Amino acid sequence: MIRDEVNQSIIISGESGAGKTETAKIAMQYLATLGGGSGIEYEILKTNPILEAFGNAKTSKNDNSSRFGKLIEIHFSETGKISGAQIQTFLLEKSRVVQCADGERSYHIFYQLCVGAPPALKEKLNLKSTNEYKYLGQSNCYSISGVDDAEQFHIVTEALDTVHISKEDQESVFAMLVAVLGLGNVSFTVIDNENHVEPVADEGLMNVAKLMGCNIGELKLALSTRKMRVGNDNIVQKLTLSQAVDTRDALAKSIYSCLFDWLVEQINKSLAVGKHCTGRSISILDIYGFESFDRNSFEQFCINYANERLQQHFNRHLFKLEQEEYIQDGIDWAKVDFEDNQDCLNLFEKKPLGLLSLLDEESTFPNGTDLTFSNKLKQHLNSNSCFRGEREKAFTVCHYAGEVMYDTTGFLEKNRDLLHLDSIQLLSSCTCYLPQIFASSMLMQSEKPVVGALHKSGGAESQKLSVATKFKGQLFQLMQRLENTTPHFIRCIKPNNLQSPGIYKQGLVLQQLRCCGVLEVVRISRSGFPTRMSHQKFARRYGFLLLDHVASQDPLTVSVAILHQFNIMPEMYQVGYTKLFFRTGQIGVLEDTRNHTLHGILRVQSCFRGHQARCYLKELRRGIATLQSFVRGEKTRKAYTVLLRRYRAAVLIQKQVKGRIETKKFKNVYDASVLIQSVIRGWLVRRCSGDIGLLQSGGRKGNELDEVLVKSSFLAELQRRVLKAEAALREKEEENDILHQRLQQYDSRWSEYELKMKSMEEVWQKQMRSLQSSLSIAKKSLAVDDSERNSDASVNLNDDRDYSWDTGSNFKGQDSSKGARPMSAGLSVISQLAEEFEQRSQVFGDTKFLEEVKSGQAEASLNPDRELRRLKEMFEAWKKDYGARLRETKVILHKLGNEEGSGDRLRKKWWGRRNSSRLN
Ligand SMILES: Nc1ncnc2c1ncn2[C@@H]1O[C@H](COP(=O)(O)OP(=O)(O)OP(=O)(O)O)[C@@H](O)[C@H]1O
Repeated sequence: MIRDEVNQSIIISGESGAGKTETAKIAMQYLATLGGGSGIEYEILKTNPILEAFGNAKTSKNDNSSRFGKLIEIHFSETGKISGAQIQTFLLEKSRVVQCADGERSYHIFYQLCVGAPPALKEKLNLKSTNEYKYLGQSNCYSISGVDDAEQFHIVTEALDTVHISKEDQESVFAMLVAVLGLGNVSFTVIDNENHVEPVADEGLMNVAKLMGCNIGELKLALSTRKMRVGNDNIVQKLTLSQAVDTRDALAKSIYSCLFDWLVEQINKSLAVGKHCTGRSISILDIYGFESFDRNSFEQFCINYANERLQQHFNRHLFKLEQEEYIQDGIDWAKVDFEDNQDCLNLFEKKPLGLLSLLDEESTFPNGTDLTFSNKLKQHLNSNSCFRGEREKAFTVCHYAGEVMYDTTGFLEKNRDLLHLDSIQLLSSCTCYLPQIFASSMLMQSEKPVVGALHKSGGAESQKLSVATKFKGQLFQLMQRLENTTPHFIRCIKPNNLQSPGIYKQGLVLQQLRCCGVLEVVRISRSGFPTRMSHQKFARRYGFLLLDHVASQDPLTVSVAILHQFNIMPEMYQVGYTKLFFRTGQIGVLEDTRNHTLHGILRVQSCFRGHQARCYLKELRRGIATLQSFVRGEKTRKAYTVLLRRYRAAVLIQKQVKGRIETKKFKNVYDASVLIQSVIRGWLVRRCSGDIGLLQSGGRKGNELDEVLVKSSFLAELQRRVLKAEAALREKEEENDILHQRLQQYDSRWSEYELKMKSMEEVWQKQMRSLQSSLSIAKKSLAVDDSERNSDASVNLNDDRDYSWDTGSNFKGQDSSKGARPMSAGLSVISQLAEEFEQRSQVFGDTKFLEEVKSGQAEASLNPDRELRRLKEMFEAWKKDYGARLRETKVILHKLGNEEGSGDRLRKKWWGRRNSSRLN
């Protein structure tokens, strides 16, 4: 399908019991395995138990015989995956619901429900055992050896769940099944002498009405009367027993048939998912196989007609079209003869004198009977080589698979398949939804345009297509669908008629092989060219396998080059005008090589892509890891910050709490201690005072000798302590006196020291003043001398040596004493300086007292360090000032010295000696 881009079909055929259904299931499983994956394949496979339960029954030829045809169309996506499915069913054998031959069974589901339904469901539906239902009991066969109906029921309910049929719907389905069985148990009583009947209103009938949700009166009327329209009047006709039984059975059959169709519809809804995505599908056709029983009825007539149609399809594709193609393409071939069933098919389908046309025609006649029908057949078809009239109501048809004799009894009734309008109205009046759905679908069918003959009866019957016409139409549709696909035929061959393994009946097998044309197929496969492919397609498909380059790109040249390269023998293929034709198996070699090569290419591609993908993955992983580390780092940091804050907060809180606890504890202990102390002290004081009071009271308590003794010792102790305290007090007082004395001493010394300082300061002040006055006198005298010297400069330079350095002004102008006066003034200044120096040396050198205070030997209310600092500062200031004055005096004396010669040198020596020894 994927390769050729053409939808495919698998047509499975063979006799009843040959294995068609099993083969179809195997094919479905195979496709599900190939194209599964979405889960829908599981649902598709689960449709098999449902359809088998409702559409299969035990026949004399097959314990699990399909009583309907089935075409399952599996839809695939572009990639070859199953995307959905659709099931079409053909002609369910509904007569089996009300009637089955000895040793056969009705549909499996009835038995499965009766045996396998859970007790609650049984009770709810008022379900009885199989042998209590007339429809099931008539063939006297209730079970199949090796089959567990209860287990099968379980499988079916599971499958119903899988295809999404709800539990409520399932219960409604089971209710309809019980209603069908219940209808079979409805009996009638004759109510008048014209043999008119009415249903017995027993428990069974009431249960049917309850299960269908209809009024019991209406049910009784629908089963025993028929409304008819005669002219303009509506009349109600009472039914005879046989008519009532037919009406009852028709209702039961219709309900079952509609139920089957409804189930298929529900399954299709469930499988429809995604099927319209693509147009690709593979259809599997499993239609009832060719049947030939001892007594063959209308069902076998339809089934064998369907098989004739399929055989024609088979012949057409494998022989007709094949050989036509050989001719068209102009190849050499040997013609193969085959058994064409076209004549038999014509016997069925020809108009107006074919089996189906005559059947429909006879069915439309109100007076037509099975006998008139068979006579008509014999009258019109006796000349047909495929037809042979038999005695009474029978006739024989020469099918491709063999001759089959049909008994026309019931043909017309079954072909008409009429359901009285009253019954449809009854169904539509039901409260349960399933009967309502059935009624509307029946009405819809009868409203469809009628093709072919119609049966009209009394005007009140529903008009609908005959069963044969409908079936024929369905088969045509089916063939059309199959024509658009590439067919694949599976021929099932039955090894024996005993349904037993290990028995191989050669004659039976050979007959089947002959009948279904397998021998001709083998012959044509050997002599013909079953595989063919257009030149273009062949070149496109296998061209890439060519090792050498072909100059021409023409498809035929490429195709021939391929054939040569692979050494395909000339007798194994034929080159047609448009196609290449191959004998069996030849294309397989090419296909294998192609698959091998493609596989290798895919492997290389997968390795390369794998490598690429791995590289990409690694890169992605690295990126992800980096991103993750960033994100995690960020998160961790944030978390850490929060934790740290919390931790700090916790520590703070702990600190506070612990602090408070400890403070509280301490306070408690402290308070307790104070309390204890106060209590003890109070107690001691009280006791002490009590003792003293006791002692004072004297003889009042003298009789307690011990107590007195204790108290007297206590008193003695107290006295001793008092004495001790007094001695200590005396000691302290003496000490105090000494300290007082020392303090006085220090005070006196301090006042002495202060006096000294004061006097020293006064002296110093005085000296300063005298020094300043003498200094100003000296300056003045010097100024007078200078002016005199300046005025006499032109006369006598020696006069310049005159100094006014003394304090007295009486020296001015006395020439005789000019040299002696400055000298005496200078000597007086020097002596003053020397005196000042002596005094100051005493003052600044006497720091003994302060040192004593500092070392603690003496006490005084002063800071020795501060006093010493102050003394030093004073010394420094004096030293500076004294130095300046000395330098000044020195300069003056130097001037004087220059005038006086050697006498001055003596003074200078003295000066220098005095300065160098003292000022340091
Ligand atoms: N491949 C198989 N392997 C083993 N047993 C098989 C196989 N095919 C069929 N059978 C047996 O044959 C029986 C009948 O097979 P199946 O129901 O498929 O026949 P059929 O051709 O569909 O018959 P009908 O036309 O009546 O439906 C099965 O129940 C099974 O026991």
